[in-house]
Amino acid sequence: MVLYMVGLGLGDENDITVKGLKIVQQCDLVVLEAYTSVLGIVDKEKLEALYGKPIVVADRDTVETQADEIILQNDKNVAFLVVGDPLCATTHTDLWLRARQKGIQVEIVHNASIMGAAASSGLSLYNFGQTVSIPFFEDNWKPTSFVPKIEYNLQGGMHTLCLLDIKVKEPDFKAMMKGKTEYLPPRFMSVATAAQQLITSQQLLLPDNNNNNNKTHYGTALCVGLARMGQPTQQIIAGTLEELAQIDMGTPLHSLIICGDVHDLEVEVLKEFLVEGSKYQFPTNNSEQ
Ligand SMILES: C[S@@+](CC[C@H](N)C(=O)[O-])C[C@H]1O[C@@H](n2cnc3c(N)ncnc32)[C@H](O)[C@@H]1O
Repeated sequence: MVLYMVGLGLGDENDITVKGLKIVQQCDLVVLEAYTSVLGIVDKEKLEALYGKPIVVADRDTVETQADEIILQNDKNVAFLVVGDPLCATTHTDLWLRARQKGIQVEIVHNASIMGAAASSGLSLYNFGQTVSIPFFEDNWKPTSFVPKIEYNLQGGMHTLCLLDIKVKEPDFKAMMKGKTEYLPPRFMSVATAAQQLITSQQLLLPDNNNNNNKTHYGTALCVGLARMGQPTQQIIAGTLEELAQIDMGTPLHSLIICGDVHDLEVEVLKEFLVEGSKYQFPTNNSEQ
């Protein structure tokens, strides 16, 4: 039997590939992973109508602790649906490994990912460095481990794609103290929050950010906010971190790019997305690609 990891793409239910749809329709069990992304404008019912069969929605707990009973079944063909691409910017390699260890054949059906959609900004995918994740800051917890990675990318002239935190099924500790099991409403980090957290991180970690070596300090870099990529309401806005921290880019999901060295062609496209009245000045003498 086979575990099919099927990418759903970034748009709506129609973004599944023909190959993916045919596989889903012949599978015995269809599981939708619902914690690393949200599918743009589609809901479970629409998917069920399209596939003609019921879907089991799996949260992080199901995938991480109950996969053996629910997903990794030796006697069934299972379609594990992932928004975007099943192996891009997600932790599903672990599921792939566990299936292989149980002797289950795994097949991947790729689809569009935020990692490719980032190119809609005009920035060449060839010029990106390590991708980072930015977690929500809490009152007493402000992790900044993404900062050295951004700085490393910048030193090499590379752009950084920042994926922004998603919190679903977050335990409500106040309710827990009263003996109740309740969850907080889902939270999706916006470009504005990410930009603000990056500014805060710089203040926390880079006290010398007034020196002249701007190349290694992302505070002066051009940044690009991406919202709902692949969907009809997709938005791309470029500006400084301070400018993006003031802009509401609407409903989730959002990502942020910190630009490294920008080449002539990239500049021409980025200018199209620059927020009106931006203080950002493009370099006048761009190097060759
Ligand atoms: C763990 S990654 C999952 C990526 C997904 N498997 C893919 O291949 O695109 C989730 C993060 O990607 C980003 N993201 C996913 N879809 C997006 C979209 N349509 N527009 C903007 N950002 C998106 C968000 O930052 C989100 O928190």
